Amino acid sequence: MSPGTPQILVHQSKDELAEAAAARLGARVAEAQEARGSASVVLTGGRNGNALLAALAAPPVRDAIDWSRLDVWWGDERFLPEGDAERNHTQAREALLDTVPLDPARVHAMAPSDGPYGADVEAAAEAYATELASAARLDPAEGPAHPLVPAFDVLLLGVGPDTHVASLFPEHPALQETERTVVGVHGAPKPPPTRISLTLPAIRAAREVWLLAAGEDKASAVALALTGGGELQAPAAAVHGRSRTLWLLDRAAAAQLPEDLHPPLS
Ligand SMILES: O=C1O[C@H](COP(=O)(O)O)[C@@H](O)[C@H](O)[C@H]1O
Repeated sequence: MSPGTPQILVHQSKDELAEAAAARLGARVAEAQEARGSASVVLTGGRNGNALLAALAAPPVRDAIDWSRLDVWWGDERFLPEGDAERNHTQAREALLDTVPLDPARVHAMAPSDGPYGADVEAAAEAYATELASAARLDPAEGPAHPLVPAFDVLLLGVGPDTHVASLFPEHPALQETERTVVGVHGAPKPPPTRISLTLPAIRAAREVWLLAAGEDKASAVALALTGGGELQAPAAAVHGRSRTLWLLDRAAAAQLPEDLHPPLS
């Protein structure tokens, strides 16, 4: 199976999805730490991403991870003031980050709109690109990676009802970026309109990309992305990992998949 070929797992409910994804992520992080000394994970915002983080905060998964050797990055951020309840960073802190012994130097938040770059979202995006580049290490044994992006172990993505991933929305210019690794997003159709997002080339540098979707409002997006939706029309169809692309769904989100794509319940 080529790494870009999506693997699909369907769980009974959104809670089971969150718990299974958290257990899987804990195992993957532990394996990476064992193999390479440390691990890196890219977080997503949104309901399923936050449910996964809350599940990670509970034992036994929480205790299986060496939090001091984990780098945490974000796939996108809503460009709002520090501490705003709608910031993905604020929500991740509440769900998990403030409850585990992470090394603060390894928590790589995107800048808020009242941070060092003020309201200049382009400058904030560029600063994040610089931070990514300074953490990038090319390992020749690993095959093609991106020279300006760390080889993330797992990059998590929620899938919006319109098929957006990170802050890459259908038909939006940010989706067509081929050079930069991080961009400022203007005029997003989902509030807030100003955001920061990893681009497709940065997302595709991850070893594993996991897409999370639960609920019936995601069913048509999931079906479109997995049954030949074009990359511009369906951003979720455009992402893949270098070694694995995994779709983690609940039954409701998988409901419109054709039978041949619908695996037995996990
Ligand atoms: O705004 C965002 O939404 C998406 C999807 O969120 P969901 O609540 O519909 O699952 C999320 O992946 C993204 O990180 C976030 O900024």
